[in-house]
Amino acid sequence: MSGDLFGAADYSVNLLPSDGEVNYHGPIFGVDECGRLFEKLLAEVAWRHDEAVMFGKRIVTARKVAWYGNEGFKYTYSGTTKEALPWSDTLREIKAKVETLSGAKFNSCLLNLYHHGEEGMGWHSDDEKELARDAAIASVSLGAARKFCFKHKQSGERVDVGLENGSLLVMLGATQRYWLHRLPPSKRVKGARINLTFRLMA
Ligand SMILES: O=C(O)CCC(=O)C(=O)O
Ligand SMILES: [Fe+2]
Repeated sequence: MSGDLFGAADYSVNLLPSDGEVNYHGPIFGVDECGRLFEKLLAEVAWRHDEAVMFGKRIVTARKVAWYGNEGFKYTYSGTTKEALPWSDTLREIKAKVETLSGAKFNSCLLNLYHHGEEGMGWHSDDEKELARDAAIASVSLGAARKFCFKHKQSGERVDVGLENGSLLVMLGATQRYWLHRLPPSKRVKGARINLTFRLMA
């Protein structure tokens, strides 16, 4: 549970049975607010196609990404290095709300733009060496609702959750060490989705 006795209603439950904690808070922004934030981010963010090295080959993803942070943090994953851009007012506003609700502090944010349901993200955990060990990662979703999946690295146990427009999901503690996650592609989802993952660089 997060939130305080006298604050706005905010409930969350741990979705994982063991070896970590994933709290789904549901929508934290109203529908109109979601539309406003989606349009602002779509227009303002420095979206770029992502590059990754897979099996020794450089590939360019259909999904677009952007990386923001407190300082010019360098972040290396999948064989490419990115330097953080300074926060915009829109990102600061979202970050402040996420910090209040999660009770955690963040110094960087990776944004993903999925143009439609057929763009997704494969199994991975966010355990790069630049990230503070076991720090919270807060994921905000805007736009089309999508399914999000967890899989335990040893047992293969699966947990799925639907990520609604305007929702907040927080991954805590040992989650990245024991669980993989992915955003599966879906032919049924036609709309675009923006995802923001707030992180703490060590
Ligand atoms: O789009 C999502 O919900 C997941 C993004 C993700 O896992 C990541 O950026 O590491
Ligand atoms: Fe991730």
